Parts: sequence; C-alpha cells; structure tokens
Amino acid sequence: MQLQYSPVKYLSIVERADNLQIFGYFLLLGIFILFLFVGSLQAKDNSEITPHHSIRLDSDPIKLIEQSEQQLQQPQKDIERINTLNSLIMAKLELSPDINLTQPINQAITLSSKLELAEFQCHFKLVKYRVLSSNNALDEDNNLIADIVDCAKRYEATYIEVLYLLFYADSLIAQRNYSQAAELYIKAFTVAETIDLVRYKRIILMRMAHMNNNMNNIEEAHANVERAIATLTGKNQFHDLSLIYMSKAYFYESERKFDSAEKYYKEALTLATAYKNIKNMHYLKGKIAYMDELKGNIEAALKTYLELYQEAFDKNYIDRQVLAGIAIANIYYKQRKYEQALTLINEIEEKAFKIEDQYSISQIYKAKSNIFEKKVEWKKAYFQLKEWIQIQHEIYQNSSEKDLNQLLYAFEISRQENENTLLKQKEESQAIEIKQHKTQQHLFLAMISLFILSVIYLLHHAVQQRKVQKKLAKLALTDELTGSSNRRDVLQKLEDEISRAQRYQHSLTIAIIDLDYFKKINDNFGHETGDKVLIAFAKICKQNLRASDLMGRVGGEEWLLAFPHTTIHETVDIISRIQADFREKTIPPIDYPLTFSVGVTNYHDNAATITAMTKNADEALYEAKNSGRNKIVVSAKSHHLQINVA
Ligand SMILES: Nc1nc2c(ncn2[C@@H]2O[C@H](COP(=O)(O)OP(=O)(O)OP(=O)(O)O)[C@@H](O)[C@H]2O)c(=O)[nH]1
Repeated sequence: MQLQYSPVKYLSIVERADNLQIFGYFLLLGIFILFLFVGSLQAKDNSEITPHHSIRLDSDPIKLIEQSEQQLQQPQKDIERINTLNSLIMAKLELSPDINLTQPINQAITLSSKLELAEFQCHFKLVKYRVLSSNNALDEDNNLIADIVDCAKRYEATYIEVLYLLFYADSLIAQRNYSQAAELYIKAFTVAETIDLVRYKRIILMRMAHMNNNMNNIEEAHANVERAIATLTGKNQFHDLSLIYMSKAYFYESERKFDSAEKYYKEALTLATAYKNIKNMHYLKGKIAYMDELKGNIEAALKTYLELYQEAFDKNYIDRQVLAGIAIANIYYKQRKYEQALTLINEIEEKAFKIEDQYSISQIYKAKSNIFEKKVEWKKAYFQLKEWIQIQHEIYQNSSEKDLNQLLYAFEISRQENENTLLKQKEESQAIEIKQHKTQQHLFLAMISLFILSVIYLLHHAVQQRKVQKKLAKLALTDELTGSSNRRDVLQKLEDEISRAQRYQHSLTIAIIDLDYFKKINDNFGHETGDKVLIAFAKICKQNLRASDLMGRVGGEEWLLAFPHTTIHETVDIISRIQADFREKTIPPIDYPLTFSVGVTNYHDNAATITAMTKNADEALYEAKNSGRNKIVVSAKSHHLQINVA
C-alpha cells in the first residue's frame, strides 16, 4: 500500500494507522495485565495477541518487503522514499512486532521533517513509540513522548491528544490506579467524540472493557465490548472485529467459561483467515487448542499443537515453534510420555535461549523439572527447579522494572503537563507584561504629545495674546476713524517732546487746527461725508508732515500738530501747504473749498509746559476763528504773526 501525497487521503491513512496502532497498544496492555493477573495460568502465546497492524496490508508482507527494499536501493524522490519506508516498516511490523526498526523509522522521521510533513513526523514517531515499547526499549528515546505530544499540539492533531490521554491512562493502569484511569478514558472518549474518531472510541471502549475485566467487573466488560462492536460500520472492519472477539474470548477465558471463550476465538479465527493474518491465525489456533486442552479434549488439542509446531517450523517462526513445543511437551507429560516430552523440550530449549524468551525458558525449566521428577532423577529435577526459581525471580524483577518504568513514564507526563502549564502561565504573564508595557508606552507618548501640544498651544496663545494686547494698546492710542494718534497719545508724545526741547534746548512748535463750519457739512451732506472730510484731512496732514512731527485728533474736528526742531515760520509754511491741499480736495457732494483755522505757538521759557503751550495755541485759534476763519494765527505769546491765506 502506498501513501499518496494528498492531504485528505494522507490524513485518513495516518489516522487509520494511528488508530490501529493504538489498538496495538491496547493489546499490549492487555498482555501486560494478563501476565500480571493471570500469570502462570495462561499459556505464553498470549503475548502474541498484539497484531501490530498499523496499515492493513493487501499484498503479501514478504513480497512487499522485498519490493520496498529493492526500491530503497534505487534513487528516489524524498516523498516517494517516505512512502517506501512506510510500506517497509509496516510490512515488517506485520511479520514481526518485535523487530528492530529504529533505523528506517529514524530515516523516515528525518525525511518527513526535511519536507516539513508534520503529520508524517507524528505518524512515524508514533510507530517508533510502538516499536520501542514492544521491545521494552522506550528508554532509548527519552524525549519521544514529549515529541509526540509536542507534534500533536503544534499541528493541533486532536487524535494525538486522545492518544496522549490514553498513554496517561495506561500508565495509571500499570499503577493499578483504575479510578483515575477510568476518568481519563472517559475524557479521551469525550475528545474522540468531539471530532467523531470512531475507531478511537472503539479503542477506548475496549481498554475500558479490559480494565473492567481486570477488576472482575465482567458484566461491564462485556457491555463495553458490545458498545465497541456497535461502533463498527461493517465494511472492511473484519480486522477490528476479530480483535474484539479475541478480547471477548479472553474475558470468558478469565471467567473460566471455556466454551464461550472457544466460540469467540473461533469467530476471531474465521475473520483472521478472511483477511489472511497469518500470525493471528496461528495464535488463535493455539488458543482454540488450549481451550480444548482445558476442557479435556487432549487429543484434539495435541493435533492442533503439532500442526502449529510444524507450520512454525516451516515458516521459521522460532518463537511460535517454541511455544507450540512447550504446549506439546505439556500434553506428553500429561499422557506420561516423559521421554517424548523430554526430547521435544531439549529440541526447543536451544531455540528459546536463542530468542532470549524468559517466559518460555521458565516454562522449559519447569517442564524439565517435572519430567525429571517423574523419572526419579532428583538431582536433575532439583537443578531445573532451582533454575526455574531463579528465572521466575528475574521475570518478577523485570515486571517490577516495567512497573517502575510505567511510573516514571507517568511522572514524566505529569511533569511535562506541569511544565507546559507553567510555560503557558509564563507566556500569559509575559504577554500581560508586554501589553502593560505597551500601554505605558502609549500613555507616555500620549502625555508627551499632550505636553508638546500644550506648549505649542500656550506659545501660540501667548503670541496671539501679545498681538491682541499690542492691537489693544495701539487702539487705545489711535483714533479709530482716521488711524492717527488720539488725544491721549499725541499729548503724551508732546509731553516727551517738550522734555526733550527743554533738555536739549531746541525749538518746538505746535499748532491746533479746527475745521471750519464742520457742523454745517454734517448737517448739509450727512455724517458720513463729515467722516470722509476728517479722513481726508488726516491723510493730507500726514503727507505734509515729517517723520519726527506729531499729529493727533484731540476733539471732534480739532487736531494738534507738533513740530520739533522747527521754527514758527517753518511751521506756518507747512500748515499753509496743508491748507492749500485741503482746499483743493474735493469730497462730493461738497461743492466748495474746505478750510480750517489754526493757532500756532512755540516752546519757550514762559511756555514750557503742555498746558501753557496748548493754552497759547488755543487762544491763537480762537482769534483765527473770530477773525473770519481760514486763518493761521501765531500766538502773541510766541512769535505773533497773522497770515491771511484767503
Ligand atoms: N461727521 C463727524 N462729525 C463730527 C465728529 N466729531 C464731531 N463732529 C461734529 O463736528 C461738529 C463741530 O461743530 P462746531 O463745534 O459747532 O464747530 P463748527 O461747525 O466747525 O464751527 P466753527 O468751529 O465755529 O467753524 C459737531 O456738529 C459735531 O457733531 C465726527 O467724528 N464725525
């Protein structure tokens, strides 16, 4: 059978392989418990109950092995090589469950990991587990279980989670912790049910059945067997049904109901024959013969044992030959054919040593001791008995070691579990820490941003404030209509100029200007036209003034002008130019020339204050108005001079 590199097909194959493999474990466990509880009551061939079929082989395993080995000699693509290795491994396991397959399995694992075929990796690791456990060599790869669990977790292989629970439950069975094991089986069953792993469900039910049987809860054992049978959908499931019948028969055998046991061994044999499982056929025939023997049908049993012995000899199945040989020798013994029994035992003794089968060796010592006893050869009988005791002791020790290994295994699993939990917790707390750290960073950034924004806003606000203040300050000193200085500003500046004139003894003149008949303009042409006149006047003034000169609106249509470093005469000249410009300015609908009157004065010792100076200028202005307007009158208190401009 070739694995196809198609995910769907592939998964189903792997799943089936794994399921079957678990079935293998189940049977292994059965054997273990069998030895533990039934011990010498049972024939050794019980150990062969483990069929180890991970893949059902359609063709002859021997042919498949030859074919695979040939293919492996030739260059192949990696994926094809994995398939070939798989066929080889499965076929070899089919022939001999105990065979050492570490090398091809490791090669398959390496190739699967190279091609990143995770499920293949899981599959081959599981096969490795199976092989190592069959050889009692699990300690060769201490990380295997952890690897499988890790593999399952990484690739979310739920079926391996089930397997993991089963491993754990098995180890508890080995410790006789049945209640906890039962809990785990139920848990595994629940998980298997969630993804409808029918075969797993069946396996779990069968494990529970074996557990029930070991606890003498026979009814429950049979009930679980029936539940397991109910999971079979019929088609192509002879193999599984055959294994279930084997278990059922074994339960009856434990109850010493040999008829029922034989019936089910026969059912199982029919099925094993149907799918041509030679090893199982051999084993089942042995079981049926054993039932005959137990029921007293010695001749029938002997006949079958002899056939099996010959078959094993022909096919070179040494272990089976040894077992059949022991069974035959036991019957010869019962028939008092001591010489025949001894000859046969001697024949197989060497073979038993060759395959290092302790249990068979022990049986051989016991049989020999019994025979020597009957032959009254006490020394030899004593020697064989001594050997038998010695090897029994070793078997017991090995089984204790096995128990110990199971305990260590269970411990390793729970350690792994705790470690995983701790790791998970650590990862979670690290994630929380990172999250907190990030939140802190975000908060810090937000605070910094807020601070920068606040600073920018405050700076902007301060600049704006300053601008507003400046504007307000300017507005406070500016005449809104004309844009020139207002009364307060021009008087303040005049104050400063007076101080300067005083300190530096330079000339300073002022002029107070009042527009003529302004009320009439307002009255005749409207307030707006009046405003236009005021604006036009301010503009003309500014055009005629120097930068150092001062100008400000001190009343409705009254203005104060100041001229530092300027004589009265120069002042009059300037004002005359303003008068001329103003007169020429046309502001419709005013249809006559605009005029103003002016009072001029200057700074001197008798007029050294603002009050004195403006008083003098006002008096001159008054005089200009009274004398007909449109005049520049120089204060008598300065240099008095009247100029008629009209
Ligand atoms: N359009 C306008 N009129 C103003 C403003 N301020 C004051 N006035 C007006 O100016 C006029 C000043 O009138 P008066 O003080 O009688 O002086 P006058 O009409 O110019 O007469 P004489 O000064 O004697 O030539 C008033 O009618 C005020 O209402 C202003 O900002 N705009």
